[in-house]
Amino acid sequence: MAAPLRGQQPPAESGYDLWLRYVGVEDAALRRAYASRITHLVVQGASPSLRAAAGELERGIRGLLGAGVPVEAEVRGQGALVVGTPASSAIVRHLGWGRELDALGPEGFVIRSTRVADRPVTIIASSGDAGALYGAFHLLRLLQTGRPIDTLRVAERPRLARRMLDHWDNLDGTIERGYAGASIWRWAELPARIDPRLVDYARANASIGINGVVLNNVNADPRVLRADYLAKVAAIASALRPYNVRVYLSANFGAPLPPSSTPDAMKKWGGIGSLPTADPLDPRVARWWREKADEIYRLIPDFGGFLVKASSEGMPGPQDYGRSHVDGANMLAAALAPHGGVVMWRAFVYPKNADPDRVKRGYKEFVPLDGRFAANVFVQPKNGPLDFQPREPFNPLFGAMPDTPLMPELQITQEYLGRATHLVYLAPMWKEFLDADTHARGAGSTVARIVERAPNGTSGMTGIAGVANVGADSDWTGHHFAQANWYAFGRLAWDPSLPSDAVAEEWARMTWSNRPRVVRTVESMMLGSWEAAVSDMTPLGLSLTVDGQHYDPGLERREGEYWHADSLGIGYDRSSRGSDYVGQYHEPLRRLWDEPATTPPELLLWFHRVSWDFRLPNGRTVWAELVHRYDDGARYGDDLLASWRTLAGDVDARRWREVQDRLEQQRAHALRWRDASVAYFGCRSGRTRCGG
Ligand SMILES: CO[C@H]1[C@H](O)[C@@H](O)[C@H](O)O[C@@H]1C(=O)O
Repeated sequence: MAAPLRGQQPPAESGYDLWLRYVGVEDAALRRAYASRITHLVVQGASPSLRAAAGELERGIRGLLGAGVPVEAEVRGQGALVVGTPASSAIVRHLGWGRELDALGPEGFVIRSTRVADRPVTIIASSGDAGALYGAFHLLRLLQTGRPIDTLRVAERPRLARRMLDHWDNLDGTIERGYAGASIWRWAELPARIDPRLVDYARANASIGINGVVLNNVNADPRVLRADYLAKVAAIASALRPYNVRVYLSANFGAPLPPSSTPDAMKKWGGIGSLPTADPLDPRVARWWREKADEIYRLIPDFGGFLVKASSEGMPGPQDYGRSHVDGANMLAAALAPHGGVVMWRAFVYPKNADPDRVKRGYKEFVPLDGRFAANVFVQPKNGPLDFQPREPFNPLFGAMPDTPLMPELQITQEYLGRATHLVYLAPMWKEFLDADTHARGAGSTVARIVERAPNGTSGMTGIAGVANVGADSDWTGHHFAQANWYAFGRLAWDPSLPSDAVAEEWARMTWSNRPRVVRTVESMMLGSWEAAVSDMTPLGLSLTVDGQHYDPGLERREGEYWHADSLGIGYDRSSRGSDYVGQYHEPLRRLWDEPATTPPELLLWFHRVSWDFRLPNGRTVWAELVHRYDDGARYGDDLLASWRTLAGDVDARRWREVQDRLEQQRAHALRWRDASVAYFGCRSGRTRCGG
């Protein structure tokens, strides 16, 4: 939102502190209650993660309670806050919770009010240092959100093992689909100088449980794998490591090839090697990758692995050599396996020859490969079959590859959702996806359940990824409310069953205020915002209504390709009478979504081409409903502004004004979307005059 910070102390009102603001607890009684429960800190153990936990608790408590608490080696009197693992702490060891902690795993933790030597204490314990760190952030969240801490009995463990943020950052500091300034990595200064900001980035991730980041764009510049860049990557890894965040890289499949002349050509045809081929079945190629992996792990022993966009949108891949995705992924997997690394192989492929209907192609390419990938390969489908549209049905690959670990890819950056201009809270969209019932093994086979359970023989292979919305702007995400999407992604990656309103409430309290009026208002602004955006841009299951920049309306651009609108009707026939995309779903979805009458109105035009007079369950015709939704969506802009105005005195002036500015832009932009869309469809349908 503002100019990038260059190492100076960020102003308190810049939004730099994200949800880790730690402002003083306003309610005096509550503050006293907290202060009596936390009189001193006892962190036993000196690992980097435990030190990070101690540092964060000190900082947080100082801010929240208005005064620091001493750090002691032992429990002294009442109110100790003890942090540790059975290995690091005699106190924790003597509690005898070992078996329970083991069951929660090294990232899980308990927080408990108990007694030690007859003194009331609060214990944060885990079987691993990372879990202790997560426990510290959890306790801080309880304080930040005004929860009682007198009788705590918390036990948490992440439902998914790899909780990933994927950056689409380029080596020149630009970010593909990034709307919050330049890349925070500052490649040019590395490895000599590591921006202190990276520690704050790591803290933010640790506070929500994110434990892996892909540093670079999937449209990968192969040079990131060169020795000079690997030294930079190692420097970043060292800054993130204490916070239990591992680094991963996007690998260009053509990396073993010789360099080519221009940066753009470099991505598509160039490499950093000297081999005449990148054919995955050529032993020289396999050896090249093995040696590359060995080199990486010498520098970064906990390197996570490779994310790969191959044979997709012009990127090189195994299909260039007549090989399959399995051949490509397994070759890389073999190079990483000795070191414990994984491959995340994207399923975002849509070769024209696979099918005339683009949304069918990923499934057709990947389903036949189920069960043939190596045990350390994830296949990574986007949440929907098309491309991060405001709303899509869940990608039918979920539920169709039972023998392959699937790691969904969500998009946190708002490529198709108003960039950093629009307030759109994405948790409800992700929940719709995670809670969607695929019926793969009968009712209740939700996407979340499929993703949470690693297939036989691939133990521990679970995860989820979100394309980051982080940049070097002082508020990180270009819109104060876009921080909520980073936050919500992390929380849902930790526990996909969390409700979106609970996550919004937490975030509102931590980021803005615990005053009930603020919490209520902020939460309600967030909760309706995604449906409003869908109504305003892609109502009733439309898709790709955008211009080439994916921001303004561009209806004429894709007409005919993703939906059809003429005097007879509107939509894309993907029923069994049309492209039969619906056949990629399990029963009963296949049957229900095959008929307009039993398709949810939200997806009607995705699956069907219907007449303008087709009646929806609410009695309106499609034409009337479209106009209604466009109008509703656009009006949300007014509601947001009206709500925000009521908070003028409750929120610091700078953040209030910056949000206000954005909301005004959003409102104007939403009206433009409505007017352009209604005029366009009015003309196509013959309902209104064209060009008027
Ligand atoms: C990284 O490239 C992106 C591209 O910018 C974007 O418009 C689209 O969403 O998908 C591609 C992908 O996901 O690979």
